[in-house]
Amino acid sequence: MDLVNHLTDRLLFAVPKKGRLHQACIELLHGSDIQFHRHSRLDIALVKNFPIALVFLPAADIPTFVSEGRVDLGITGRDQVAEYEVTEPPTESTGVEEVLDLDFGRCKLQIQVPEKGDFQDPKSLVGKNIVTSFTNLAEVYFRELEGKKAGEKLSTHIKYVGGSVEAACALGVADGIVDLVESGETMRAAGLKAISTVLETTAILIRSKKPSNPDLVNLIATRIRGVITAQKFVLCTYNVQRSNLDQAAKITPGKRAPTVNSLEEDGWVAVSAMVERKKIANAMDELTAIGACDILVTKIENSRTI
Ligand SMILES: Nc1ncnc2c1ncn2[C@@H]1O[C@H](COP(=O)(O)OP(=O)(O)OP(=O)(O)O)[C@@H](O)[C@H]1O
Ligand SMILES: O=P(O)(O)OC[C@H]1O[C@H](OP(=O)(O)OP(=O)(O)O)[C@H](O)[C@@H]1O
Repeated sequence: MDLVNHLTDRLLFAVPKKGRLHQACIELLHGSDIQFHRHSRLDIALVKNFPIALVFLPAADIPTFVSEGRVDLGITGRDQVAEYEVTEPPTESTGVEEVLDLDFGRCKLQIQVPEKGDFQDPKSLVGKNIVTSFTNLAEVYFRELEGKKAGEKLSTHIKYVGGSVEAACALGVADGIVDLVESGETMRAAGLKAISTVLETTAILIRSKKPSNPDLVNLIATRIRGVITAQKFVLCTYNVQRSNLDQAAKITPGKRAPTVNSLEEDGWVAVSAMVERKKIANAMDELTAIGACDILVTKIENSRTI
């Protein structure tokens, strides 16, 4: 099939082709019922049920394609957008717009040094060798630390590597590194510790300034938002005495307000409300403490909420 000729009139949607964000993106597309089949080794896949083509690109390259309007929509890390924008600030016609925080790919870009070394705070790294995949953000960070103006030469040496950044200190290439930390396992295994945070990041849905089909962009964003909200919330239902309803409503206020139905039994009501997944265990404890019973928690498959 001549894929390139099938791209005209299709909205282009960039997805990380590998790495930490790839699998979560594939699950998000499936959850949003964006149907596609990716032939092995091809970095383009046509979507069957929408005039969309998915393009699988390195997460670091996605801001470039979206900003220049070559691709309409994309998913990448906020860190990648920040790194790109240091050298390519938005103009009237270029730049990326954040549509949605996707709530996965959460990690921190941190300054790291050998656990038992001479460098204990970021200032001690001024004039030393720093290795990172985020050279622009590292430069901004050390420029501020050195008190240098834009254009002035830095005394800190910042070098680029594309991966396995954590090995740079042990290999004698770096005194410190700037790298992503999620669980901290990689950092600890490499005998490093974090001494400062450059930025915190999550995966985001981004769009170009003038997408080819804005209505379709909005529809896709709505679908993805529905899946993300469904993952973030659970539905909690329970019975409680009407006299305790005010307290119960404070524990489970819902997105707008809890749904309350009267029960056949006098003085009792049935309540249902969306609750953030991370807060549900505490909410159940608190509901039990005020005498709520038959507390049930259900997974939400999909949603449309505002
Ligand atoms: N440990 C992590 N936990 C959560 N998110 C991460 C983690 N590492 C990276 N990310 C996010 O994923 C993005 C892509 O990073 P990753 O290292 O997976 O990309 P890659 O270099 O394309 O892949 P690979 O490392 O497999 O070559 C990062 O910019 C960041 O937003
Ligand atoms: O704090 P942790 O949970 O250990 O995660 C952090 C690691 O994850 C990323 O690398 P990745 O494993 O994706 O490979 P890479 O080093 O080749 O980029 C990042 O660059 C760190 O090395």
